[in-house]
Amino acid sequence: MKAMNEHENDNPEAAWVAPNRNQPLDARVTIPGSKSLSNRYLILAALSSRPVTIHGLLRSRDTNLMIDALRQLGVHIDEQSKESTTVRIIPPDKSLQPAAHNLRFKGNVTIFCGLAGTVMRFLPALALFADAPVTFDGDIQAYERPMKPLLDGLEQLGATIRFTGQTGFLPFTITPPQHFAAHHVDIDSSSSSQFISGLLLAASALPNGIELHHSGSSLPSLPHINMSVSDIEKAGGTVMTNRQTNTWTVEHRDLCLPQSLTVEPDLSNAAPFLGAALLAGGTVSVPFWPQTTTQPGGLLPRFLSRMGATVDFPEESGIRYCRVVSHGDIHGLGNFDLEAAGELAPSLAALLTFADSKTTMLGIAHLRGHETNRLAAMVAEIRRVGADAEEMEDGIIIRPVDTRRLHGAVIRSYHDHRMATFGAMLGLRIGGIQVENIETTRKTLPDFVGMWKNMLSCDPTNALSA
Ligand SMILES: O=C(O)C1=C[C@@H](OP(=O)(O)O)[C@@H](O)[C@H](O)C1
Ligand SMILES: C=C(OP(=O)(O)O)C(=O)O
Repeated sequence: MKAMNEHENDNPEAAWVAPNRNQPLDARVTIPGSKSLSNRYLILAALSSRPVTIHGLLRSRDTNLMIDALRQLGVHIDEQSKESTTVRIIPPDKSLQPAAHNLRFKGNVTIFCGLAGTVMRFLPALALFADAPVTFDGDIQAYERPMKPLLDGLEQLGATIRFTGQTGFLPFTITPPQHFAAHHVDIDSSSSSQFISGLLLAASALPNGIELHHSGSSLPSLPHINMSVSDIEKAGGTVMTNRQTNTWTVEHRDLCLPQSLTVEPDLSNAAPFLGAALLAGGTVSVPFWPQTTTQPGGLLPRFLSRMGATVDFPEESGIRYCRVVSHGDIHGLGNFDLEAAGELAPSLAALLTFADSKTTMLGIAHLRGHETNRLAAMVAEIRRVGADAEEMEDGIIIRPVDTRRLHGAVIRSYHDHRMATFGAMLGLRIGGIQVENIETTRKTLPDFVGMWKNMLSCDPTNALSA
């Protein structure tokens, strides 16, 4: 069994010294492609009936794991190099398979998911169309991430699941169904939207499609489910959403993504950089900011302006920027419902640690099942620097403290890319911050340290003219 954290290094001596900043920024930061869009396009390309070229693909641990996994399942992927952001996906030719079986992927393989939610929750449904059982494994820390609702859904479709560790968690083996049992599936997706996305993304290939019902009391990250729906439709699929009954109906279709498509920048990964303008003061701009987006990071400009920043979207040479300007004042957000965009929580928490009033972040209980228990992690690390936070059932409270109480510390990153960037953000305002295992940022950013350094170098050629 392969279970390891290949980028992890817990040696505190190797902690990264986070740069402190006492003069305003004036920087332009190009953000690599969206993790969520990249991994959805890869899945949908693998299910398409002709080759697809993806431009601007994120190349980071999570997307490389997806590429490796698809190759194991028999998908051909052409790339110039391991870093290349343009890749061509040649799906298996399903016309060579017996139509009745709808088999297209190679089984008898072990897929390694790392700590990537989009890999461990999107790929299992492809095992329905494999010619033999498929085993899923991941980092030891991934063994704690919820999986059961997705696997319940696959069982309802006729698959058999055998757990080799703890029931309901990685690692497990999926044996594809002899025939597809039903098209009504009922799951509780309140611990992650990715269970619904994972089933929807594969559902067009099911002979009868799917009628997927969510029976839980809450549903996090709705924009990510809408992103899945929109991307399936981009590939020619048909999804009917009924929010009243929490039901998604997907019809059987041969999917076909456009032959060429480009991934938007990762707007959630823009948060530490745009947030830096509020921490250090000054201006930070991110190019290629989309006019409309399905990414929950599209909410970020609104959140930053509620905190007191000035945000606009200037265009230069046909490129649209998100520009954030701040004098360094940060306002608290009071009762702040973040259910739709929980992945922004660590970056927003880093900013709100310095706010002038209290924030109660709500609707984020499911963050306990993210890369780490993020509620506990955020509270522990905010307290570690002398600030004040408290964990609640459904979120966290961050209260203002006298800034003279804040002090340096080694921030723990818990193998969580967003806790590592959270630490870097604290370091801009508090002297003496170090971040343990900064390399964990490679989960979704290939070179966070280099990007952070460049932003702080404030090279005027970097700056967007006002
Ligand atoms: O579908 C996706 O691409 C994602 C969905 C969300 O998961 P949860 O619903 O588990 O929060 C989000 O936090 C994650 O970063 C990416
Ligand atoms: C929750 C996250 O990731 P994952 O896709 O692994 O769930 C995240 O990136 O904040």
